[in-house]
Amino acid sequence: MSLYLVFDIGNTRLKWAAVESTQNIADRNKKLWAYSGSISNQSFQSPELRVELSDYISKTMPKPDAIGFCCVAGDTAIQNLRSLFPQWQDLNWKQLTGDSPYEGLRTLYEDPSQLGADRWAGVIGARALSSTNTLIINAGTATTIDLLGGNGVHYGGWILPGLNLMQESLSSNTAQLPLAVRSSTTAAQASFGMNTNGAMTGGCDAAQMGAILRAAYLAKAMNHPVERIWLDGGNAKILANEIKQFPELAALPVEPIEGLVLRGLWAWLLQNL
Ligand SMILES: Nc1ncnc2c1ncn2[C@@H]1O[C@H](COP(=O)(O)OP(=O)(O)O)[C@@H](O)[C@H]1O
Ligand SMILES: CC(C)(COP(=O)(O)O)[C@@H](O)C(=O)NCCC(=O)O
Repeated sequence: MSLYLVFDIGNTRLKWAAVESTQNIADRNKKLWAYSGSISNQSFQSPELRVELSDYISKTMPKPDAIGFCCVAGDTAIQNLRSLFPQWQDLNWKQLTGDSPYEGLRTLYEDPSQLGADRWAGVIGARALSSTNTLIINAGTATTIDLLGGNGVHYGGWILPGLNLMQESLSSNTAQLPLAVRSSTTAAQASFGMNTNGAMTGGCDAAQMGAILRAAYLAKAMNHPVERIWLDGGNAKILANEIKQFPELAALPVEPIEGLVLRGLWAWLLQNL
């Protein structure tokens, strides 16, 4: 049995997972990953926490047989990550980029090398799960929405500021707006805000919902009506709750999924062993 380790280096968090070669790529089981975790990029700046992370991963996990990663956070982030595992430098660390070929898939992006590696990995992850018309939504630092046809064609997508970025930009560029607070009890909002906090969180949520709804309409107009929506990323649960409030979206098959990008890396790694 072999072990594969994959890393997704995002703009806010580093996520990783390891899978065994006996595992099924199409398995939706939440306990799919043999090992998995995440750390914020901020914590990753701390030398102590970096050592802790390196110890944790290398001591809890046997040496992997292959390592795959994608990064949208700059080359220094890659170097920092690799430097944590000097004992694994003999392995070929395979980097997935926006123009990495994947059998059965192609993108219509004008210049695939400019396509975010995490977006492409998400598309690959979606393909590994089903061959239907799919919207892939990654609600992270940015919210990205991509259309993958059941025919294996990626029809491009959209990039919006993520929920936090939207809210931060309001407070940092205005005199009167605070940073909106979303508590764990903040309910999804199907109504207009009645105070500043509610108006800000509701407005940003509505902007995200509007984009998803617009994407679903556009896909239909392009003759690729959406049969499934995967929602990944740190804000996936918030968006999933919001979607339930919008009848037009609630009718669509929306499924939050953890680690779609990691799954895509895994699928790509399997094609490139
Ligand atoms: N434990 C967490 N650490 C950092 N961000 C989190 C966490 N939980 C939820 N979030 C939210 O998720 C967003 C980051 O999501 P993530 O998918 O990790 O992004 P990225 O892939 O861009 O690094 C943040 O903007 C934040 O709003
Ligand atoms: C859009 C993104 C910033 C999203 O990054 P994330 O929120 O996952 O950290 C990233 O996919 C990226 O830098 N893309 C390159 C441009 C493009 O996809 O066209």
